[in-house]
Amino acid sequence: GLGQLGVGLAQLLRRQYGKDNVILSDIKKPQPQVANSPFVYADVLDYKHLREVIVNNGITWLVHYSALLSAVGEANVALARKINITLHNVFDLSLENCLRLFVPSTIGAFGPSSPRDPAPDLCIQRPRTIYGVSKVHGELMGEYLHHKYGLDFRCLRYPGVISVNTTPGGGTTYAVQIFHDALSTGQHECYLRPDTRLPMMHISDCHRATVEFMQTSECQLSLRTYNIAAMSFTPEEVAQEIRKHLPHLKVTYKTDSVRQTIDSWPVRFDDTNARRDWGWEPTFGLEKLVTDMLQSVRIKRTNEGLPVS
Ligand SMILES: NC(=O)C1=CN([C@@H]2O[C@H](COP(=O)(O)OP(=O)(O)OC[C@H]3O[C@@H](n4cnc5c(N)ncnc54)[C@H](O)[C@@H]3O)[C@@H](O)[C@H]2O)C=CC1
Ligand SMILES: CC(=O)[C@H](N)C(=O)O
Repeated sequence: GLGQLGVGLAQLLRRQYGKDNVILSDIKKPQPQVANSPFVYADVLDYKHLREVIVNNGITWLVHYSALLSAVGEANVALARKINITLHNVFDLSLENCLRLFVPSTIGAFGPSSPRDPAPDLCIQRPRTIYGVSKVHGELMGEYLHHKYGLDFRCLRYPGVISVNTTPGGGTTYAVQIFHDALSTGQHECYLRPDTRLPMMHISDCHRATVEFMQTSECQLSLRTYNIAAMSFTPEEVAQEIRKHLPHLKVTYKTDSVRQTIDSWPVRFDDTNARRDWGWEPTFGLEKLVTDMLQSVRIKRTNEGLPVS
């Protein structure tokens, strides 16, 4: 829970359900701002200890965020396979303890043979990264256990998520780093080609979608795995939008062959089913995202004593 997405989701859930009713867990030490709220050490590979945490704390909902993301996973396939597929622990414990279970998937769960513009919820999925393969495995296992044993499994396929916190794990993180570079050196070296179009989402839309989806009554769900969309852009387009605020921004392109394999990810998501079944609607488009990110990154860098131009 201490990665890019977990802390913010816990904050949103705590506002609705009370601070003590949401427990964050991870294998690393919590940041100071998290340290005053419930936190437990939990390694998802340790079945017995996970069971102890669930039983001792009367857990009812499990949000399973731990994973190795695309680029980090590709750099360490054995570890990605271990962490991302040991999701079985979480499935078994959810069934054993009648938990409801949310596990995110990703645009990376699609591959070169999938329809890309747009990618529907149900289509061919033959991803070519260990990250994508493990996420498809999670989607299918969760749906299987739902149909066979009634597990309340829920899964959203997130686009690349944009927030002030940069995480090194993903193929889409250029779209976070570019804001920091624009506000510091004014120069960004992008590891993707300028025309690589990908679905993206502001973190607040991602958190809100997750909570709204978790709160939807089961009878409204026609699927267990839904695409959610907000916007799609290329590195060149986001740079152009940033230049409306910071005209001096220079972007150079040095393609990284591993990350550029995300060429096979969808260009756009079709999220018609999420909109119809549980009322999903994004609030951030590219223009609003860029304005918000420049403001938030400026505040963060200033507070941390980092250079801001
Ligand atoms: N950030 C994004 O753009 C997207 C994220 N997602 C999914 O959302 C979820 C959360 O993503 P992020 O927060 O961005 O990931 P992240 O890489 O920032 O955080 C993952 C967390 O998992 C923890 N972890 C690693 N091994 C562990 C273990 N053995 N036991 C317990 N915790 C362990 C790490 O310490 C880290 O804090 C992931 O499942 C990811 O696939 C899906 C699509 C987009
Ligand atoms: C889209 C994702 O799942 C993530 N941001 C990544 O690039 O790996």
